[in-house]
Amino acid sequence: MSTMPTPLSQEAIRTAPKVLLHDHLDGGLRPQTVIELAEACGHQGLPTTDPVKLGAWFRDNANSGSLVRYLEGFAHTCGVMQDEAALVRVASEAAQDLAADGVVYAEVRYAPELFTERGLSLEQAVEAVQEGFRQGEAASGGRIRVRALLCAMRQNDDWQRIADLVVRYRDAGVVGFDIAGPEAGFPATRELSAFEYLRQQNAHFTIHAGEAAGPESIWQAVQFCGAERLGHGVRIVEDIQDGEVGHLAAYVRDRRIALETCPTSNVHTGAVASLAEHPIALLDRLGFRVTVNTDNRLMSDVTVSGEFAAVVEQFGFGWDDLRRFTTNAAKAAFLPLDERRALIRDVIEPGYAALRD
Ligand SMILES: O=c1[nH]cnc2c1ncn2[C@@H]1O[C@H](CO)[C@@H](O)[C@H]1O
Ligand SMILES: [Zn+2]
Repeated sequence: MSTMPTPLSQEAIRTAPKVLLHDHLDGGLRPQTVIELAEACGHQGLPTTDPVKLGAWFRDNANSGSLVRYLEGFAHTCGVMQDEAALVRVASEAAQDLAADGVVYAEVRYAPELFTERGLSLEQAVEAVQEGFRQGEAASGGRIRVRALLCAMRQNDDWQRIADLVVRYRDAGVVGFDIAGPEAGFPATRELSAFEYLRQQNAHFTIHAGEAAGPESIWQAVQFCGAERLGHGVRIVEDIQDGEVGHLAAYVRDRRIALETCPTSNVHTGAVASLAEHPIALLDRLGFRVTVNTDNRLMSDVTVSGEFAAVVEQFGFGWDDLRRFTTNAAKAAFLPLDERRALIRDVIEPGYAALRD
């Protein structure tokens, strides 16, 4: 057996097993697929029909410094995701693209209410996406397992209906709930009864918080709603001064509430000023359950291995750090305990044992 260190190239990182907790289905289409689906369904107004230029357009639009502007690009992806065939294709391609990037387990999220503009029911949307994930898993030779999280949009009033769907489809591959969309002005406490219902049903949920709003939003998500994980959560760092951890940050750390950080997206939306100023290394050093995610692979032009490589380059992380982020994600996954243990023992540990600093 070789004891030579494996260089931390993006190509080597791609071969390592990875777990992805925060990835939006409608933020991860292939540019070419957007173009073909727009043509097929008559979606108007794409800025270009050249796939390379379209990819660049999404990235420029995302890199706006504002979450609200960042979210504008989704009109073009949701616009082409309004029939079952499109949803099956997009979900299948997402599973295949993630598998090709070395992701072994992914929770991919989307808001079913955004796919009902042309008459699909919420149930038809969920079932089509599930069908796509199953097809994509099969096409990837079983190298990846994909589960779904259903988002309610913060600015709409469908939270209870989406929470109901999560419970109804819990045995069909839907493992949790989330709220997404504009954080500022739409607090998670707007409809506490949806979260009470989910808790009473023993259902899992994460909440986007600490991205476009500060610790108060995280406090509401954790202490009023009961979030088990935080989408982004990076602004928890505002409750830490000169290494002194405030009561809220201590609670998040002590309860092992996972932070689903998304480094490039966090820069694009202005949640952090630059990658160099991203708090991931500080939070990791302080013992928070940090995970590394994509958020929107199309919008931000990222992959999981690319995000790993970016934080390796910026902060000097090594293989042991990447294994810890991956294990953190596996521990925080909304999977049954036995499946999480098997993922860590049978896939992550042997995968990283072969990769050494
Ligand atoms: O970083 C984010 N913060 C908040 N909302 C987001 C983010 N990325 C995507 N979405 C929103 O989630 C919806 C469902 O997938 C997307 O349509 C988008 O509006
Ligand atoms: Zn997100």
